[in-house]
Amino acid sequence: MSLIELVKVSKKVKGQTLLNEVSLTIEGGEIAVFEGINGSGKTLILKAILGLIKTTGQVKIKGQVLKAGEAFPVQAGIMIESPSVIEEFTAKKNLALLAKLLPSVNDVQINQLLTQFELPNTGSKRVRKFSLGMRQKLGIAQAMLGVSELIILDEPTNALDAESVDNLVEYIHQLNQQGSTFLIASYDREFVAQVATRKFMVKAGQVNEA
Ligand SMILES: Nc1ncnc2c1ncn2[C@@H]1O[C@H](COP(=O)(O)OP(=O)(O)OP(=O)(O)O)[C@@H](O)[C@H]1O
Repeated sequence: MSLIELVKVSKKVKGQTLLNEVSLTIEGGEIAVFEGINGSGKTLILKAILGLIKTTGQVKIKGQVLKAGEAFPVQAGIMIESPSVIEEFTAKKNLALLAKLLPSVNDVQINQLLTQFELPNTGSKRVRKFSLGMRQKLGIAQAMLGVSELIILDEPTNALDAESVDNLVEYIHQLNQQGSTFLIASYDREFVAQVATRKFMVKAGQVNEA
């Protein structure tokens, strides 16, 4: 059974078709990337898969039709649009707070993530004083905390320097080997070439496998 199945998923707003009968399947273990220009519908597809927007058609997770108001059926780590962080906390405190909501996350994993994303040297600095790239790394670390079955990253390389992108690529592969399936929206071709096991082209709300 596929981890994710979309059957003719459409989204219309005020007569405008934003997603147009999107049908696709994604198996567990894949690193599926949605590519496409700005405004093509990449973020909307991620939101539709998570049940964060109302759509027509069906979204199935492990064969179970996603219904409004019901809990998402698998543990998912999510970074969509700007990272949600508490500005007055440090990077470590933000991760520790989130860890309380997840099963079996310990200090070791938090420290490993801080090191992987070069955040330990932010020490006692509060997030409100972080640069754009530092915020982005914290958002990614939050999504990767707990090694969720599904990890969703929207434009993860935004604001990252080349070395940080390399670290991200390495960590995505590491977690994928530990069993995480990734859904990623990105227009960064170099990054996509390094991570994607499947590619989907998004164009004006339509999705085709590339
Ligand atoms: N709530 C909404 N109401 C009306 N239009 C919307 C809404 N959300 C998104 N859109 C429109 O849907 C289209 C697709 O948006 P989406 O955010 O999915 O693009 P994207 O491919 O992720 O773009 P980017 O690369 O810029 O992040 C855009 O034209 C956007 O303006």
